[in-house]
Parts: sequence; C-alpha cells; structure tokens
Amino acid sequence: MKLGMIGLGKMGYNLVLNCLDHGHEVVAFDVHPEPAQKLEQKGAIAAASIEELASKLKPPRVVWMMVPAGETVDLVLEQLVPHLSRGDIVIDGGNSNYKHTLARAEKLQANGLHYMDVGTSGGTSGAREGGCFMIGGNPESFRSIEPIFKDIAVKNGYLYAGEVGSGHFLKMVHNGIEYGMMQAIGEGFEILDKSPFNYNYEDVARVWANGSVIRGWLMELTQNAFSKDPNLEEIRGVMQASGEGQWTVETALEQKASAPVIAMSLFMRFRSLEEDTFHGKVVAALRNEFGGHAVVKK
Ligand SMILES: O=C(CO)[C@H](O)[C@H](O)COP(=O)(O)O
Repeated sequence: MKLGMIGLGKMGYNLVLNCLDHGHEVVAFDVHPEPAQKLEQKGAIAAASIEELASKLKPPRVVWMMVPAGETVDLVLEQLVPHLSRGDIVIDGGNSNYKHTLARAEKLQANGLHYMDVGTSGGTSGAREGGCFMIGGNPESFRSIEPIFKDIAVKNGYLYAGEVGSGHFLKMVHNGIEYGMMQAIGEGFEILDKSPFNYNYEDVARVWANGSVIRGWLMELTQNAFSKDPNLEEIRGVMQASGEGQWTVETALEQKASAPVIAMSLFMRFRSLEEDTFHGKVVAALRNEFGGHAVVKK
C-alpha cells in the first residue's frame, strides 16, 4: 500500500522503515527535514511540507500521524485536512486521549474523512521489527488498511477493537496496567535491596525472566537495565508520567471501577517528583502535637 507518515521521531521513523521492509510505499514528513532525507535514502519519498505529502498520495489517501499527543495533533490536522479529499483515512498512532479522539473524529467525519485511532505498543524496537496495534475506527476503513498492520505487527499483534476511540481507550488502559506492573517490579527490587541478602539484581531479573510466573518483556528490560548499571547508581528514582496513567485513573473514577494498584502507581510517580512533601510535614507535626513524637528538623 501507499501511505503518508507525519512525525518521524523514534516511533514514526521506525514505523516507516518497517513499512518499507514490507514493500509499502511511504511519503514521509517531519518538521525537521533530516529524518525524511535519511529515509529517502532507504526508499521512502520525502516531503518538505504536509501539503506536499498530501499531493504525493492519490485519493483515497492514508495518512498516519505519529506525533506527540495533545495540541500537536490538532496543529497537524489543521494543516492536513484542507489538502485531503472525501474518503481519505487519517490515522492517529500516538497516545492521544480517547475523548480528544472522539471530538476530532466527529470534526473529520463532517468533512467526509475517516479517522482511525491506533494505540501503538512495543516501544521503538516494536515499531521497527514488529509492533502491537490497538485499532479503532469504522470497519470498512480498517479493512482497507489492514494489510499494513498484517505486515508491521508481530504475529497476533493487532486488534480491530471497534468504533473510533476504542483503540486509544485500549492503549490508555494498557498503559495504566504498565504503570502497575512496573511499580510492582520496582517494589520487589526495593525489598531485595533492603534485605539482609546480597543479591545480584541482573541475575535475579534474568532468572525471573526465564520460566517464572512473572516473566515477560518488562522483566527482560529490568535485566537489561541492571546489566548496564548493576545498582542503578547513575540515575535518580524520578518517575515522570506522560498522562495515560492519570487518564486511566480518571476513567476508573468516572466509571466507579476499582483500580487501586494503578491509582497508587500513579501517586508514586507524583511522589517521586518531590524531595519532601507537605503532607509529610503535616503528619509529622500532628504526631508531635498529640503525642509529643519527635520531628526531624530542617
Ligand atoms: O506508550 C508507551 C509505552 O506503552 C510510552 O512509552 C508511554 O508514553 C510511557 O508513559 P509514561 O511516560 O506515562 O510512563
């Protein structure tokens, strides 16, 4: 198939290479010209603008956006939509909030365009060698772009989840699960670290990654991280968050669904950003007030 790719960061760039490997034609654009120029040498068609990208595709076009979630998606759509024709398909492969996706889909549908939301997992290596895709949108549009996913996903690695929004909703929950799993792995190693035993964490992660109940890619990545820095002495435990975990927890609250592990994992991320906390001071002050318990002075 022929498609356009807008956004050639770590994910978009690798997705283009993956598509090219499987004989798809890709028109590639990024605000920075270098990645499109590099991809041109590998067989892609470089575009210098979104308008040029659209002009190098024949209707019905397929244009995949792989740009940061949020206002960048709206900026790209603003520039792209005037150059599209009825029946064209626009894919948002980023981690967009599904509510924003629903609003964007409504606007595009009013112009006769089809909006598809594709939650993309598997990291940069998955994008390059075979990823996992959670796809929402109308079924006819899905059928027309399915050949791409057949080629660039790992075996059994794509799902048509249903109507528009369902792909990004699924990816949001996937990322919420990711928070909980990573927090549990982190806590396990913290207990080992405070134990009376002298474990080699790379060896522990390796044995847990092989045949154990808790084996999996995250454990393999844990092994990988400890192989580079055996006690993670070179980094601080600051855990940033991009938003998906928070949306999962907000959605759980809206639905009155119990999701304590994911919620606590999110709060641990927030806690990790602070050296000290005001709540800690309040509790320490109260213990001192009612029981004369010692406080740690600055
Ligand atoms: O989608 C992903 C993995 O599945 C991304 O890596 C995700 O953005 C990471 O989220 P966060 O920054 O909140 O940890």
